Amino acid sequence: MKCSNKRIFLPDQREQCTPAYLSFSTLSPSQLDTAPVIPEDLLPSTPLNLELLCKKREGPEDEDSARKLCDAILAGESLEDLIPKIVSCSALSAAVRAAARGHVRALHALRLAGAALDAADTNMRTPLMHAVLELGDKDKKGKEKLVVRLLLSRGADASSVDEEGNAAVHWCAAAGAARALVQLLRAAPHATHARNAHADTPLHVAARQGHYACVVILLAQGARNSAGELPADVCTGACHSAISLNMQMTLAMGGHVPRRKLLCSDISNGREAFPIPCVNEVDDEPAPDEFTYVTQHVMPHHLHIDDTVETLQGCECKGGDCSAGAGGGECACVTLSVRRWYARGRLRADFPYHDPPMLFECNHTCACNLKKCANAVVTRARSLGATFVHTEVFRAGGARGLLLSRGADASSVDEEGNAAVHWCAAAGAARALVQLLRAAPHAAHARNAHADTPLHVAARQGHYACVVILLAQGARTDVENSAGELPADVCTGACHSAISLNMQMTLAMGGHVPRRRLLCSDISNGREAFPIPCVNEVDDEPAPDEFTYVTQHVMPHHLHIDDTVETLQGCECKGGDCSAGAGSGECACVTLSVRRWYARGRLRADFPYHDPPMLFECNHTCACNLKKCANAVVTRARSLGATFVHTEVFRAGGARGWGLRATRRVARGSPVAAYCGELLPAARADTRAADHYMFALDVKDDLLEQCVDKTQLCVDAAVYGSAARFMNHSCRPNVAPVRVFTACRDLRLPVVTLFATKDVQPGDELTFDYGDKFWSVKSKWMKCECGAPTCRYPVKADSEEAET
Ligand SMILES: C[S@@+](CC[C@H](N)C(=O)[O-])C[C@H]1O[C@@H](n2cnc3c(N)ncnc32)[C@H](O)[C@@H]1O
Repeated sequence: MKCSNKRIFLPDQREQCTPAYLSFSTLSPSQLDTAPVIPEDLLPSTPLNLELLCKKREGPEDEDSARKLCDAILAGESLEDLIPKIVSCSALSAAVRAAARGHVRALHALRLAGAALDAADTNMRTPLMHAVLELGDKDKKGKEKLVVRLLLSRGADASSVDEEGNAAVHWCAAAGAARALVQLLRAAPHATHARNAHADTPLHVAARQGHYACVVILLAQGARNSAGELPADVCTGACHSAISLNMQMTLAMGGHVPRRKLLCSDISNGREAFPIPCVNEVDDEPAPDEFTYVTQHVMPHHLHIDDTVETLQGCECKGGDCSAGAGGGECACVTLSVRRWYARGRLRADFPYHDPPMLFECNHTCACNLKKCANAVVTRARSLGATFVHTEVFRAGGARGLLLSRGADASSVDEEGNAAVHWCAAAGAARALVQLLRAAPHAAHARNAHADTPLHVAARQGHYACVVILLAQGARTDVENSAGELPADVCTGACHSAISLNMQMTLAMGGHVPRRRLLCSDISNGREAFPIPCVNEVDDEPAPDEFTYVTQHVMPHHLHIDDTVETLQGCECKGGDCSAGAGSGECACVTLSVRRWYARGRLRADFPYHDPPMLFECNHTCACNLKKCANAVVTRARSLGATFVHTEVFRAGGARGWGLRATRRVARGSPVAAYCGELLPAARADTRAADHYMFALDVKDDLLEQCVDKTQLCVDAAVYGSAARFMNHSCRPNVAPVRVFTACRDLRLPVVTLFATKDVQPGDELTFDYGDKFWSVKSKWMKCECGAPTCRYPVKADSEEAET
């Protein structure tokens, strides 16, 4: 990708200085979503409210009016000329017409004008269906394809059905429009299983029409093949072979579908500190819902439980931590447990798990300090609920191999580099192979001393069942061994057909492999309190490893940063929590921030994210109690690292590369992450070859004047960086960067803190707006792929004409 030397910009401190560089929109994201503004370049005269005009339609509709309207918008006709065409045409028929004709820009204009792109015509067909209907064999028509993409990115409902119960995927399958089918299935994966009035699935339709590419795409997406007349019954030739092989693969895997389905994000219903997701990678069983989750016993009938102070027998280790062992004069509770069984918050190595003693922990009647007491391990853990570690409920399926269930390492290798899966593949032990791969999915890609994968081995030995199991597990067909042989080169017959078909399927999907692969369990390398997994559900790209994860800036060269006590100007709220607002006699730090912007550890609802003020938090020189200070939100969050919520790095696909998404809910106003990297003088940053991760900390001239050193600074997260470096741009973002000053008040060096601007749900990508300044330069080389309905740069600046 070609890039300029323009940087990502922070928002402007407009109250105190004249805007120059900064171009973060002064429109709030919600304004961007609702205002039906027609782009200037689409209309020659003053902005026109097409929505209102479309509503004014009166009298019978002229057959050609929709087409005329589209053509007129495209031709840039004047407002006076457009009005008569608009009033004689409904927005729906114009949208349908534009969709069928592949008029991308007309559709875009209608969408911005407020036309409902999901409205159906008299046959209950939506513009999306019309666009798909126009797609011919082999998906040749470029404009219609663009229309499908535009409609999907603007939120068109891919699962709407017409009067015959056909969804857009049925029409794609009928037309053999393979690429559009991939797009539709990405937008609505469940449409794979949609059934029309004849109970036909898209797989039936594609198979009947003999559209092989569509068949393999639907199979790869998990299309079912066991309803009434089977898809295999309605076809012959290549389609039939593909469907039959898929049936055999499903059988060989014992019905095991390795796709991970998240059935429920927290089976504890919010009762545990660590939510417990429920996933099923095995079958179609829904989440268990026949019980009520509790974190303490419920008593259906009265029971006399003795919880008197006398029975509790609290110890007398006044203010202590009860770390002394059992014996005279030592903690009474530890003595009750016979000896001290805990060390560093865990059971000691010699604890007799086979015949465990009863443990008596210190309790609320003890004289010790329960926060630090060494004999209150479960007592403290109980404050989290009933589950003290991160867990998930999963579908275990049938009985497991004894060894595997006892934790045997399925990925260990012998002296020739063969793992247990290689030996299974060699012996043709299909069932054991399934168990091994469940325990260690990555073993499917293991390579021995000859660079043979288990697929090479199984194929060479002609073990067909093992071959299909390995293929179903995502074993790669394009990996050469040290003799330069692909798995397909070392076999013949059924194994060869299975491997070749799989290669074709991968090609037909454009390399798109929808299986979730965990590439790394913590990309932060243990540096964050919440580990950050890296997953790829899109392609074969390995985890990014070209950078070193840091949670604070690194300085390649010495920089003069002013962190003197004088500049830090601590407040004088002795022992207090600084919760008073700004004003005389109130917390000096809050006053510096103009007003109190935090409430309950988050930014207040009225915080101006589109034009954020600088926030001055209390710091280590303040007189307040930093543990409870209401003005030390980021300061405290920073003790976790640079990422303050649960996230994962994922493959966003397309030009967006990697992205960062939340794996737990994040409330609006919460600090999400700090942008860390190499701290550079701006002049030096400009000389760096790549600018993908460059964040300009630009300070306005009048503020710069107040700094001891007047060098503007930049953060480059390319070589050293925190998770925020993975945040992509969106024109409809859910986080926004704010300058926060914590332990340093050099105005050039805020903590660039990304706050949630709306409630973020698990799975939502975390994105911020890079700003018009960034895109005004970048859009010459790339278009924005954020997919927001109000995307400001959906096409490259210099290719816009070509698109129409
Ligand atoms: C700070 S990085 C974001 C992380 C990056 N995607 C990665 O793979 O590491 C910024 C770069 O990501 C890409 N990018 C981010 N948002 C994008 C968008 N909405 N459309 C296209 N490319 C985007 C651009 O190449 C941009 O220069």
